Amino acid sequence: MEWNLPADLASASVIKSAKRVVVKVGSSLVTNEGRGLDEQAIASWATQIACLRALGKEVVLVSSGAIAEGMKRLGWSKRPTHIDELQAAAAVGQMGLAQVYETQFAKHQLTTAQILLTHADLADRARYLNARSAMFTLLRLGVIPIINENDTVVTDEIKVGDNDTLGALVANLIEADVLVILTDQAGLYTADPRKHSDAQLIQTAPAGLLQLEQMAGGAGSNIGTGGMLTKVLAAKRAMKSGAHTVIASGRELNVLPRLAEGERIGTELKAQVALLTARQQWLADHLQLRGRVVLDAGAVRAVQDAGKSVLPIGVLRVEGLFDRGDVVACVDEQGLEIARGLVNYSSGDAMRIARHASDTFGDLLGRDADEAELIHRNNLVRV
Ligand SMILES: Nc1ncnc2c1ncn2[C@@H]1O[C@H](COP(=O)(O)OP(=O)(O)O)[C@@H](O)[C@H]1O
Ligand SMILES: N[C@@H](CCC(=O)OP(=O)(O)O)C(=O)O
Repeated sequence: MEWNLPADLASASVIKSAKRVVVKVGSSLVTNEGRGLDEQAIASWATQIACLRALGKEVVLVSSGAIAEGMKRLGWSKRPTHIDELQAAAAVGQMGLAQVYETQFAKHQLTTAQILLTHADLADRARYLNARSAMFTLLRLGVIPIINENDTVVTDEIKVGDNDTLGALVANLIEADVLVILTDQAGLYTADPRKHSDAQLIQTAPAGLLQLEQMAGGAGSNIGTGGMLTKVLAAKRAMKSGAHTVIASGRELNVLPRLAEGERIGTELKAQVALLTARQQWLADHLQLRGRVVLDAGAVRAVQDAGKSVLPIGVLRVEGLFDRGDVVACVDEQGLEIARGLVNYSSGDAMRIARHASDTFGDLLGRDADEAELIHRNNLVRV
């Protein structure tokens, strides 16, 4: 693919001025392409992160590798397909990850904390706020939080699925300035360099540019999950809270301190200004929704163009089972999601009041109904 955007390389890397950084390292790096935990590499990242701390930056590490390391420890050469075996491998491998990180960071007098998150932890507002305050407390105490998905308790339907996405969710959660994704390539290329020897490295681009998604392919090895596409999408997600993303090689010597000194390494995907408030970001970061409401054309215009609330009168259909306070998608008649938000009514009540004006809600529901809106505009985010 052609790449014509000029690289603006005169300015310092976005990490130089960053106060809070999320660093994500991928499975193939951590586990030496599946051969077993690469203690030397992990030791080097611990030294580099200690360096960032010494420069006054707060660092959260998102580390993959539990499944790959678990497979190694269990003597499995092929990634299992059964979910219970993947869960078992993750449980075995996570022990190794925690052990090696703790040992390596201790050499720099840094205390580590293990946080295993699930999508449900981030989707529930109270648990989300708990995770956020626990993480802020750990950072205040000078601890390095090390995060992974809690693969042992998640199934296909409810998992985040890849740690690039998890890294972006964490960046949004703690309002990080930069998400650094360390991988086995020098950055994002115009095509998968494993398949196209003439692919060019992209040095800088605006995060969220559609063209980037077209360049990014899947994982090139059978160790990693997601490949470049999940990284590009993670940058798009992180930009919603104003975080920039850097994709660089974890094998590049002293990559983190050099970036922190301002050197431009790898691919920098720049966020513009923060696009969403913290609450809207939490809504936007829901990966699974409890239901959908289908809006008529007038309601679509009111929500999309004027940022208005969703009123039951504009709802054509209610799909799924949800309770008051759940997050649902608002779709147009073609099924395209235009917004999502927290509902004031359960799916049963919403079905009863759909297509009706608010002064009839009392009669329809057989009780006083306080809210005229199905979703108030303050609890709504356009997507
Ligand atoms: N446009 C691209 N630029 C760079 N790498 C790409 C691209 N498209 C696909 N890839 C593949 O993505 C892989 C990195 O993703 P992945 O294997 O999931 O790593 P990680 O374990 O670090 O998340 C690379 O090894 C490469 O083969
Ligand atoms: N949670 C999984 C990580 C899955 C994943 O995203 O891997 P990768 O693409 O290598 O970062 C594990 O620890 O094995």
